[in-house]
Amino acid sequence: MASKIPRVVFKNGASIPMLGLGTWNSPPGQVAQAVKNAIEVGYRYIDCAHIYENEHEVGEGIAAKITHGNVKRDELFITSKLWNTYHQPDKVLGALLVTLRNLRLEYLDLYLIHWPMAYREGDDLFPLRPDGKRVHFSDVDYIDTWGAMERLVEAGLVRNIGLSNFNSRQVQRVLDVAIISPATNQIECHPYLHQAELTEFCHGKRIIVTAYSPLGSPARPSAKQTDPILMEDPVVQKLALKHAKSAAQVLIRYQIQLGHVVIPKSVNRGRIVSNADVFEFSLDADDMQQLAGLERGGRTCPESFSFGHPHHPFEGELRKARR
Ligand SMILES: NC(=O)C1=CN([C@@H]2O[C@H](COP(=O)(O)OP(=O)(O)OC[C@H]3O[C@@H](n4cnc5c(N)ncnc54)[C@H](OP(=O)(O)O)[C@@H]3O)[C@@H](O)[C@H]2O)C=CC1
Ligand SMILES: O=C1CO[C@H](CO)[C@@H](O)[C@@H]1O
Repeated sequence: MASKIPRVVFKNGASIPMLGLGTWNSPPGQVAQAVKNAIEVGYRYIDCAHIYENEHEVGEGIAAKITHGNVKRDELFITSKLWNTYHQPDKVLGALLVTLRNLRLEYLDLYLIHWPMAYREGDDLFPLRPDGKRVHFSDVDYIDTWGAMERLVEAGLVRNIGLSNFNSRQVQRVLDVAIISPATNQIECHPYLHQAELTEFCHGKRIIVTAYSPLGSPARPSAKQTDPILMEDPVVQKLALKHAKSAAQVLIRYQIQLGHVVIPKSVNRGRIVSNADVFEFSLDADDMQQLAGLERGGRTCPESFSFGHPHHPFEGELRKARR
């Protein structure tokens, strides 16, 4: 079945579907089926990561759909992310090979550096200090990691490479040394956290913004603990009523109209279907403005285990907001 999901073009001419399926917190026993459901209804982009510890099952879902002839490998767009304990340049290839084995793939369409901070290398994905609150840092610079990512493209193991959770200064440092420019910066993005300056910066450099937690990640508290649930916000609810759509559809459509790629997560078939049914209505200029007015610095993914790390991308901003 052909997919109705439009694609956007990276600076290098490759393209990515504007909507993909998130898989963080998609539990074992459910995620393979979620991936199969998503592919059946036209999703082609699946967003994965080693740290989600479910790539093995995601791979099962992908393999089943390819084997049954529902989709061809080259119609899919599979993204994964290099975890923080594998930033040392000589660890990057090994980390990718584990991901490829788990996903049962020969190549990835996109591989991202998940965070700019490196953690102490080893088998423990969160190597905690004795206080149990913060991780052991490693002093690898993400610039050196980027060089190793470029070599994966040269080796034909990944088609595109990019960043995730990098601030604009960090993106610029990568651009300053890059032979291959980052295709995307995957960042938290929704009406409570627009990241307006960072998205403008990325667009200026022809780096596509991928919006994660576009529904405000309702199952988790925000970093400030005091933000309301985005999908229950009266403005979002009013616009849902106006367009006879769900709150989730309004929020997903909003990211698309901002020109972002968007990756809502669900393991529920009905929601997987409805979250992709966002290409036959539009928000008008007034709707867009109302959603833009909801900004409140409502970050849900602060990676607070690594506060104090010299490469933490937004610790300063969070501390200022808490004062
Ligand atoms: N690069 C990074 O650092 C990060 C990347 N990500 C990526 O982005 C993806 C999405 O972000 P995530 O934080 O998961 O949060 P989302 O904003 O996508 O919200 C997901 C939650 O919303 C629920 N949900 C989904 N659709 C609907 C709907 N139509 N109505 C009501 N509830 C709904 C889901 O439950 P249910 O499954 O039961 O439907 C789940 O609890 C992640 O899964 C991951 O792939 C996320 C965080 C960080
Ligand atoms: O994508 C993400 C979700 O899980 C991770 C760790 O638990 C986060 O660090 C990350 O940003």
